[in-house]
Order: sequence, then structure tokens, then C-alpha cells
Amino acid sequence: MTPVLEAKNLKRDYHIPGGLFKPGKTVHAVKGVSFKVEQGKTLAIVGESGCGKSTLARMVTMIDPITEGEMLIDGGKVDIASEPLTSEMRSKVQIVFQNPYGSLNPRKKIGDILTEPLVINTKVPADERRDRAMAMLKKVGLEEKHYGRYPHMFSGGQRQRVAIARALMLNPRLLVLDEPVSALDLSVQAQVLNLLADLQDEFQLTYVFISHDLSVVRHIANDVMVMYFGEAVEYGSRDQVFEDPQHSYTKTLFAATPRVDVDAIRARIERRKRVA
Ligand SMILES: Nc1ncnc2c1ncn2[C@@H]1O[C@H](COP(=O)(O)OP(=O)(O)OP(=O)(O)O)[C@@H](O)[C@H]1O
Repeated sequence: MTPVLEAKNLKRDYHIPGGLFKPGKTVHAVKGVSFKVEQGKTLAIVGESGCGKSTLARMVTMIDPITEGEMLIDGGKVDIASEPLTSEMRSKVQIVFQNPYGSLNPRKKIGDILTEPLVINTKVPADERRDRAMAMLKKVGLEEKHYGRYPHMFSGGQRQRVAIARALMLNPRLLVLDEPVSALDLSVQAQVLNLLADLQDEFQLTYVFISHDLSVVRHIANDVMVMYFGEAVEYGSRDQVFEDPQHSYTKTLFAATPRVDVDAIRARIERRKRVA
């Protein structure tokens, strides 16, 4: 099967200009990383702060340019040299950021936030845009009455649902989730993870899930890539990486991580749902 995304030897350098007495320097944030992810699957990218996870997320989402390497979506090459990238190309990959407070425009109603990607990227007429946004609200566990409300009227978990809904409005081939639950309370984390899992099952969505939280990764990933100083030091199936880590950094990372039992939280929520 052709992977939805295949990245080959991706590199990203940042050039930091020097001052009068300080020479400029180049930060090699991502140093040649390759991976692939198939439809309906989740690739988790883990590593500690500064290892290059977000840089990778921004490259895959085409927000940041690639210094070197190749990216194929559905087997077709993303021509990183073509500037500006076409909106059709961009709409294939969407991103959900960590902070549901900062990522939604506080001056816009939820309806406008959801329909905006259609206004910018498509010729879908206004009444159909509204219908699609209403349907999407329901898919992410919100209600039609939320359409006319502002982001400040929602909880953190609900705002992240709005961010997920917005990301799905263009039917992307790939969703990049950059620490999507780490700003949320633990029980809300489990609800949003449940939602992501349900949406993936229903629509065969493909995720690149960026996280520093191994308990979450264990719960959601099919494959795992561990990054360390801009390199992929481990890459394999979830069970392979968790049960038999090869690299000394992965072993240290796993040993240093307290285990939060997300499965138990999820089971508790399911029980509550059944009682209610
Ligand atoms: N715009 C930038 N200019 C210069 N250096 C940058 C820039 N963005 C990131 N870097 C550097 O690139 C490296 C990787 O950063 P990145 O934000 O991708 O890491 P991360 O793993 O996502 O960390 P965190 O989890 O803290 O966000 C770091 O050394 C960082 O300082």
C-alpha cells in the first residue's frame, strides 16, 4: 500500500545571524530523518524538548521550508521548491497545535473559524459551508448551538475539539497533532484521545502524533519514532520500541518516565458514560 506520507532524509537548518562581536551560526534542528505512515495509522514522534519534533511537524505541514530531503504525499512528490505552495497541496496536511487557547482567533465565532478554511481554499457556497461546519461540530462531540459562540465560552477540551474540527474541514490526507493533549487535564486528555481514536476508526484518518508523553504514545501509536538532537535514534512498531528499545537514549527516556495508566482512565470514562 502506498503510504499517505513518506519522508526521505528530511533536514532543517536555522541560520542565526551574528552580531558585531558574535559570529553567526547554524542550528541543525533536524538532521536527515526518514519515515512513513500508512492510511488509518498513527506514527508517534517522541523526544525531549529541543530534539526537533516541532520543526519536523512544521516541515510536514509545509509551514516551514525543508532545507534538504523529500516529502511524498500519496506517492506524489511535494515540490518544496515550488513557491508558493498551492492551496491544494497545503490542504492535504493539517495541524492541531498544543495550545487550544492560543490557536483559535478569540474575535471569531466558532462557525467562522470552521468555515474559514473552505472560504480560503475552496469555492464551496456559503450555505454548504455552514452545513459542513454544523456536521463537523457533531462529529467532534459539540453541538449546533456552539456555531455562533466565541472560543472564550468553551473549556480547554472543547476548544481542542474545535481545533480538531477546523483541521478536518478540508478532508486532509494527514493530520499532524503537535502535543494536542499536553495542555489539558488528565481526564480531559483521555476524552480528546478517545475522540481522536474514534475519528480515526470512522474516517480512516492518518496521524503524525508529536508528544513527549510516553504513556499517551503507548496508548495511541501504531509506530513510534524517537528523536534525539535532531536525529531519529529509534523507529519501529510501538511494541518493538516499547518492549525492546535498542538505543541507550530510548532506554533512559523510558526509565525516567512515570507511567500514567491512560487505559484505566479511558475505562473509567466509558463506565461513567454507560451509567449516565
Ligand atoms: N525559528 C528558529 N530559529 C532558530 N532555531 C530554532 C528555531 N526553531 C527551533 N530552533 C531550534 O531547533 C531545535 C529544535 O527545536 P524544536 O522546537 O523543533 O524542538 P522540540 O523537540 O519541538 O522542542 P519543544 O518540545 O520544546 O517544542 C532547538 O535547538 C531550537 O532551539
